[in-house]
Amino acid sequence: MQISVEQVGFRYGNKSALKGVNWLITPGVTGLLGPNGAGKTTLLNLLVGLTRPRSGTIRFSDTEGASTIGFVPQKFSLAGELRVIDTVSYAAWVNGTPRRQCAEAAQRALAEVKLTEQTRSKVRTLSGGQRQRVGIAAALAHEPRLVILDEPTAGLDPGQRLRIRELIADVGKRYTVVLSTHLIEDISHVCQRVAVLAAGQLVFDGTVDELTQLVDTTDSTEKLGSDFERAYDALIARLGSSDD
Ligand SMILES: Nc1ncnc2c1ncn2[C@@H]1O[C@H](COP(=O)(O)OP(=O)(O)OP(=O)(O)O)[C@@H](O)[C@H]1O
Repeated sequence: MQISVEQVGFRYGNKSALKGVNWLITPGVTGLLGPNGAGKTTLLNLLVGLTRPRSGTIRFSDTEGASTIGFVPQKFSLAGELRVIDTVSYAAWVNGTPRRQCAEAAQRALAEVKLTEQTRSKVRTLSGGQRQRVGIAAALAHEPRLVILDEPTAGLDPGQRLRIRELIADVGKRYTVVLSTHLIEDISHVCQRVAVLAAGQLVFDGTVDELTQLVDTTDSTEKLGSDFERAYDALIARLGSSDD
């Protein structure tokens, strides 16, 4: 599925959060990066349909509406006493899967996130990384065409982060995925494309390599980090603070 964000603007009262954003989201994993307050969550909320743009439009190549979207918010809570399989079956049902097909849909999604052995476990017995997998399975169970992940690796230890990244790369082979993150390594390890938001404007949209090549990082060679990380830092520094 392809999503076309056209001249999208959004305000909270007098505060402008998005200013004429144009963005074409294509299949595979697209990263969304930006400093605090850049407008990432606002843009994701618009993509998911939780809020409407004040100006501009968002067009989906697939017109089946909300059932084509799977969303894993930055923070979500799961009922600890529910079994994993019931949690994901319920999510499938809420997202429009016919009741008789929900258990099978949940089994399939749990296999995709490699939680088959935990299907009968109560959620409260799972690790942080496993809970994150349950959240992703819940977003995949109704077979959406677009998957939106908001900071999916935040708060995980390095090992869990690595496994969630592998999972996202895998999911990106079958779905259109938008991954919002603060972690540069999430982007450089997982994404084919990256978009950078700063102060409500899309200041870059291209491949990870293109961003790395865009910014001359020769002044910052002493700084630790990957070429991509230095290029991103240099781009943001060049733009100045994101605060109005
Ligand atoms: N409910 C709200 N009321 C007023 N202003 C808001 C509200 N939500 C966000 N904002 C403002 O809109 C701008 C964009 O916020 P948003 O949360 O979309 O940014 P973000 O890039 O997701 O930030 P972060 O990385 O810190 O989560 C910020 O200046 C923020 O202060």
